[in-house]
Amino acid sequence: MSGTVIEVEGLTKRYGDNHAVAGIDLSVPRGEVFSFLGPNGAGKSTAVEILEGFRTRSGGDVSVLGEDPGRAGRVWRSRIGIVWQKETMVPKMPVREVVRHFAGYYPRALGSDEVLEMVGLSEKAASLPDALSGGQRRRLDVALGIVGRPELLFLDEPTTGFDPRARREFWDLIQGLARQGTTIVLTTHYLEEAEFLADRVCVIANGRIRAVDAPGQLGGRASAQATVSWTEDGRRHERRTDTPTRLVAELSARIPGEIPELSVHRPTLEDIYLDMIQDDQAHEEVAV
Ligand SMILES: Nc1ncnc2c1ncn2[C@@H]1O[C@H](COP(=O)(O)OP(=O)(O)OP(=O)(O)O)[C@@H](O)[C@H]1O
Repeated sequence: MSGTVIEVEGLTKRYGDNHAVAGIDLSVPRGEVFSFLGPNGAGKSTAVEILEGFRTRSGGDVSVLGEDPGRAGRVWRSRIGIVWQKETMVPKMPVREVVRHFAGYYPRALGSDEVLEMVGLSEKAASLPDALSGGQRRRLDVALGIVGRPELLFLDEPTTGFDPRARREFWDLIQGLARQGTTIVLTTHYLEEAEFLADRVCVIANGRIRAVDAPGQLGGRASAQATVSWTEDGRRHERRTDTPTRLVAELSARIPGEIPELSVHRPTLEDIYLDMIQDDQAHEEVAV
């Protein structure tokens, strides 16, 4: 199935005088990995919880899987998977039973052993949730998010506490789900996670969208100047240029052998993101 999974127009949410979401428009096609980035308090969770149907909105139009999340029923909910920022409350029973218990809520759930295998928890199938490490507990949350074969999966800071190998395995799992057509909305503070997983990232600050683009294109990143640095005649040199290849060729012609301490640096997603957030904060301060 193709089409648009999430359509948002003019979404707002106020808490008293606080405009937590101040008018956002979004469109997420089926099968996309879409990531929200933004500083603490930017409005990400508020926006996502409105999409999930767990928070009311103050204004705007929202359609998720063809329905208004504020009014959708159980069948709609069974098509959605959620990994919350906080630990999912689970009964005190072995991990395999916990997964089986949650599977019972969905019409076409995966088998519990299959899910545990997918999240790398097979060895802990007989353990109680309390006996899992922080990262393993988080994997159980992920298992509960995907057990219903969701068409749309929300992941709110899913890899907090994962060791580097577990994080990489989790990324592979998410890529696999996306390849099979699952649409994924990821909220993360790990920029390398967004860069690895997301087709598009959406930077939110102060309740407004600052930019939406592919991670490699965000904020003109692809065409941003490179910084070339090297050591010559015992001194460190640094130059910003649109044509780093030409500069390196010139250096190579001038300096015999390897160019000492040569590096070519283009802005990372983090560089671009931090600039964007800083700009935004500066604007807010001027506006106040
Ligand atoms: N239930 C609530 N009542 C009042 N204000 C709230 C409530 N929930 C959130 N807010 C406020 O709305 C704003 C946005 O909060 P939100 O939780 O959406 O941010 P966030 O981008 O998800 O932050 P984080 O990265 O810290 O999770 C903040 O100013 C927050 O204090």
